[in-house]
Amino acid sequence: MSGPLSDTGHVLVIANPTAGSARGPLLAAVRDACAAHAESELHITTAKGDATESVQRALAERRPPDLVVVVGGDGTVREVVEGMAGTSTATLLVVPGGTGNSVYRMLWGERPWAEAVRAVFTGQAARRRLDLARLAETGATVCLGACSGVVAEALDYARRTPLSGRARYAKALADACSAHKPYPGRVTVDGKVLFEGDTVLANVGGGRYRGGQYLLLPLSELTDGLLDVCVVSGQVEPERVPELIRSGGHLGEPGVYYGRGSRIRVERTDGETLVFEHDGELIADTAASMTLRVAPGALPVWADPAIAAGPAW
Ligand SMILES: Nc1ncnc2c1ncn2[C@@H]1O[C@H](COP(=O)(O)OP(=O)(O)OP(=O)(O)O)[C@@H](O)[C@H]1O
Repeated sequence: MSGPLSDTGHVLVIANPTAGSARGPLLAAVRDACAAHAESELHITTAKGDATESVQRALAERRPPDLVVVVGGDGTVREVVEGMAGTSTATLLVVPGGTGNSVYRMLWGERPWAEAVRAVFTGQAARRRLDLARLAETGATVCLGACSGVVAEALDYARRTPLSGRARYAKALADACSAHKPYPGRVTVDGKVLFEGDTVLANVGGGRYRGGQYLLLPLSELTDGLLDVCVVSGQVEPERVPELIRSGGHLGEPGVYYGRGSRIRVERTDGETLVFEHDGELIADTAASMTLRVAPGALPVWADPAIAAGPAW
């Protein structure tokens, strides 16, 4: 555990009011919870990309924040992380205000957000340097993880379902799995081929959970300086995928491959473009291959000490 955030600390709360569950009362409650301990400023985003610019601007000020609190889902967290990456003056606290909220679950499990805020201000939280990744083809910072195949395809189905919360992704993944045709692919870890053949998905991270509920990378350590990758091959019936990955039980299945390394390349081998997402956002201009490189310990974050093992700093 690390010491509490100083009483004289300065907090920037950045909230996306369009994220799945970031309604007005939540935003006000988070601001008030922070203001009870430190000088706090609330910035409500006005458009996609605003969170990155706002945090960069705040960090460049004469009195930058010590704590950046993001209220939103995984896409908003990624935008804030993009603005913070490479700085070490502020630490990030995530408050779940989105749909899947996988980054929050990765750092705090199922604890209510108010407990997380209290833990930071009372010295009960752990400050960790989280590993991130960079996507070589776009230069983007990846926080939660990236996935090809059926998980990326599910994002399109999610847009069309009226459900909210995790149920939205559960329905979207089930629909995507029923329609899925495995693609010819290859996954390379630090220059060595982990798998080549028909592929249902190749997930790289980062975060253990996707869609807030699928334990795709159960072995991932958040601060080990490496990326994990899991490939579900076409040997696994796509319709079985949601049930298998919900519990992490896919790891024992024939046709599932798991690796760990610094540089992971996910390819489609028939020349077609790869369907690919990271942090819950589909990439529009994908090539036939996407490469992730680890950025070890690139982001200072607050986390539950029991969840994010690793050296305090
Ligand atoms: N004010 C805004 N207006 C419109 N879009 C915004 C605004 N602020 C942020 N965004 C965009 O909203 C998108 C969705 O937000 P986010 O991913 O946080 O929520 P979600 O999809 O409900 O949650 P999750 O990713 O956890 O499932 C992000 O890509 C972000 O860039």
